[in-house]
Amino acid sequence: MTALARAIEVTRRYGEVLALDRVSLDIRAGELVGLLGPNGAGKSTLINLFVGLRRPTSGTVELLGGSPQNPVTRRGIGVTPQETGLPESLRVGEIVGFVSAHFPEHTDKGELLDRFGLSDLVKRQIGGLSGGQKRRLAVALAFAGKPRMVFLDEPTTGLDVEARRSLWDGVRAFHDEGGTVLLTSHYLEEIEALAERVVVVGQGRVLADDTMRAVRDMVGVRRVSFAAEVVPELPGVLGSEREDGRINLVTTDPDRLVVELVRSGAPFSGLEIRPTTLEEAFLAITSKETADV
Ligand SMILES: Nc1ncnc2c1ncn2[C@@H]1O[C@H](COP(=O)(O)OP(=O)(O)OP(=O)(O)O)[C@@H](O)[C@H]1O
Repeated sequence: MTALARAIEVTRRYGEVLALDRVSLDIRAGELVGLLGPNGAGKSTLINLFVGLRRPTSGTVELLGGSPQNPVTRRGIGVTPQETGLPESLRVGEIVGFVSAHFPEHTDKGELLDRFGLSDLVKRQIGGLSGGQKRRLAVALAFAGKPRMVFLDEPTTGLDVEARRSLWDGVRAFHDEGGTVLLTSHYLEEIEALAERVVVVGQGRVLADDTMRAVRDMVGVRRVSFAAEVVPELPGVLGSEREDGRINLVTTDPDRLVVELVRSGAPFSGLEIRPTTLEEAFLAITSKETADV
């Protein structure tokens, strides 16, 4: 399958901040990929590199087989950034016409508005739309130029459940017709509803790149934490680290791990078991730093 967007060993710095650290990623034709990660993980930076808004500090970014800096290449994509500002005095129908006119081919206006639940608002001025309606319009505009690929950065932030579902339907319809999508989200639920492949990013690195099912299984991991000098070999430990005199073990089976810990007879205190966030789970599992436990 052809890669429509490609990052090869891409690093991006903003002064002292290392936003992306040697990221390699291929988005192939027809894929719907979810980019999941906490605030500051580097998701928007990656999207901005793919769509040519920024350049990498090192490494290579390719878009539709060419350079994202080339405006002709960019005609083949649609983008909704995290924040958008649309002219308040234009009507919904007018802005769709205006954006569409920039592309050699465009999606039928009625069909586009219908897809994103905006048909009743065609004559409404943008200034008179609710926040959720504006967001849906901003996302719909990414599809106006019959793109081969769309990039959606946090498309449903601020939307209520119904508006979110309507937007998801629009994205799915595009994908069902063969369109390629890369979207970012903080919400596992959103990625789960749409994407088959999920790329988890944290601290500028790709922590996991797998099917939704595999990532979901990883989310079930727990952190077993206690204070101890030495820890015996224990079963089912996916990752471990030592922090302030405590040992943190990541496992899918905390009950068994605790039973084996007690059985081992090794002294310990302050036992805690808690769920991990997605980022914690992946950072722990992929951490090179296994500490001397
Ligand atoms: N223009 C900039 N100048 C300085 N630092 C920046 C700039 N843009 C991003 N950063 C930093 O780069 C890192 C990655 O930011 P980025 O916006 O890509 O993350 P994100 O995963 O999209 O986060 P969010 O979910 O909050 O949007 C953060 O530490 C951020 O503060």
